Amino acid sequence: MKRALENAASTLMPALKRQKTTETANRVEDMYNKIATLENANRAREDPPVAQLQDAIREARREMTAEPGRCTIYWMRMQDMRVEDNRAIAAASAFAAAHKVPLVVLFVISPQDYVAHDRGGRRIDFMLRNLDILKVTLDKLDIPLYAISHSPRKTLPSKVVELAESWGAKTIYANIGKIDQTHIRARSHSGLEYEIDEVRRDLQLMKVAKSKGIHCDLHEDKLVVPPYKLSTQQGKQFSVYSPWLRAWKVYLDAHPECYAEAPAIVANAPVTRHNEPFASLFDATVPHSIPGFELEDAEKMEELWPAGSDAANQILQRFIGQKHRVGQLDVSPLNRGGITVLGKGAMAGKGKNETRLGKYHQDRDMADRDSSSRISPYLSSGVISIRKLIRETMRFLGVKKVDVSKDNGAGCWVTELGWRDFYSHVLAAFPHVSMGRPFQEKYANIKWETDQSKFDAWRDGKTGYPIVDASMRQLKAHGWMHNRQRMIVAMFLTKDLMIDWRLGEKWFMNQLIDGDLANNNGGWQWSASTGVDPQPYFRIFNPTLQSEKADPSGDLIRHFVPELKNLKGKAIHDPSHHLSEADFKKLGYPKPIVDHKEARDRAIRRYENPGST
Ligand SMILES: Cc1cc2nc3c(=O)[nH]c(=O)nc-3n(C[C@H](O)[C@H](O)[C@H](O)COP(=O)(O)OP(=O)(O)OC[C@H]3O[C@@H](n4cnc5c(N)ncnc54)[C@H](O)[C@@H]3O)c2cc1C
Repeated sequence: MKRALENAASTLMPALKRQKTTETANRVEDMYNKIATLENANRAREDPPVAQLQDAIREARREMTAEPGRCTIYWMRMQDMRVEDNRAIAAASAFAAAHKVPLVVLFVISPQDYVAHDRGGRRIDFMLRNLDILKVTLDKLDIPLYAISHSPRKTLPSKVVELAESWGAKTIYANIGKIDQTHIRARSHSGLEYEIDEVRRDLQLMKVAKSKGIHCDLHEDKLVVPPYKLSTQQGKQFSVYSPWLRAWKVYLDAHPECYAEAPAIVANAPVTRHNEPFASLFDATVPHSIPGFELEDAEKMEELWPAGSDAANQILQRFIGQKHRVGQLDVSPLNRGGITVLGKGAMAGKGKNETRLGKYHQDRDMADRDSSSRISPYLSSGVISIRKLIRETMRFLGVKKVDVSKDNGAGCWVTELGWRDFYSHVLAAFPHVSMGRPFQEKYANIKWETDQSKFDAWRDGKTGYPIVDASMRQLKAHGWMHNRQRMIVAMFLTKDLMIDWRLGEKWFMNQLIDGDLANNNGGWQWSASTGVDPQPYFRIFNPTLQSEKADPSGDLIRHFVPELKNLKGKAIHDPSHHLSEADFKKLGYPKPIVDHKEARDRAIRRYENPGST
């Protein structure tokens, strides 16, 4: 634990002990357990596990023998939950068909992983709902989807290999899991620490499989451009977005295969249903919930975020072809009644500049309407392919090369999709950021506040800043919020309340239906000014001004903060300063828990001199 813990805990722990608030103490302790020591972080940085995995995959492909065995396995993970345009399942299916053996789809539910990665019920429920649909889709192709639950997480590779052996498989295909080097420290009885992470787990899978004569073929599928393909002129990994984006564009122009569609999969022979050991796999069911991840609002979530690739494709087509609507705050992106101005399949046409995609460059920061695609839950779970989104923008624009110009809606949207690649590249090249450490080590020493009641006010949407409160309440109600809202609340927690960004990152992960380690970490470190290409620490959002820009109609606030539903004009953004004391009191709404100007000065002081108060 040594230095990192000493640095951070020196400020937080004593205060927490005094407060004796076990909830916070647990949360904080859990968070600090995930902060790697500087030594470990440096070690990972010098020899990044993702690069090791890429080498291992290349070597395994060179050694690959075409021994078919009795079946081929595709191990589906929680971020590639689709059949169409999925590289690993396409490769597995082609191999199985060429060797006339059945394809078996395996899904391992790993509750310990979900706990380790702070997953909440929403993301897990969405995963199970998608699994249900996939089971039916695959069943129609006589392909069994076998979902099992397994723990402990560290024996997962052996379990998968054991299953492969029992089914007589000689090949396992998978898409590389999360690019995630999270260090989970656990203390064994002997007091030793051990570390587990998912990239190293894939390396372990390849090793165990090889020792049993089973070939593992892992594919890059999550991103448009895989990590380590882009570098600066000095041969270094990028840490600034704009030059990275230029390099991304050059690479895409030269490598159109990056966004090419993966081939469709082939059905198994119908006899697969009758032959053991496969026949019984068809009977295995998908659980409805996982202990510890039950959802109270499961029905609402199902209504808001319908599962499956069909839903994802419809959401995409509406974004491409329909106008934005106000009053779309508590409804599914598939809510009826949208005005279609561009029919499906249309490439160009009159309505093109009127659709949500066509106007994205102008409207994208408006949080009071459906200005963005709301595709993130589907992308994070891999229910839709990122390559498809790129292809659709090209079709929309009628161009042959990927457009990344910010002066048109589709090009601008591609630059946002680019952030998703960028943050994953960062995670691969600078593993320490997913090990609980700031990208900029100089900020490891920042002094954070420890007031539990302030964190709770933020979490529960009771800060007295309407845009923050509306957003945090929306997060609780929908498991999602608009990008601008995420930036506002993250900046508020870290700069106005001066509370450790890692606590916010953890809470988001727990609540979000689109929780994605790379994007979440990137977003939090950007907001806290500790990350790559961050918001400079002295540029601190004024929550009231941000509110006026992001929610000009005030609809967002009125919807999620009913105490303010009768307010109009500027008062909706800052009621305590616009109403008389008596009128304000009648609202039953809290006064601002912090003075923005004072908080801003404190933040600048502490960032200027990390460690000072
Ligand atoms: C503090 C913070 C935490 C975040 N946590 C997550 C998270 O856990 N999961 C997640 O998917 N996104 C996260 N984001 C990024 C972004 O807010 C969401 O991707 C976006 O709001 C999703 O809405 P949308 O699909 O309508 O986006 P659109 O604007 O339609 O964009 C399309 C897609 O591009 C990608 N994208 C857009 N903006 C960003 C961005 N700034 N960074 C990375 N990718 C982006 C997403 O995959 C998104 O679905 C976070 C941002 C911040 C500031």
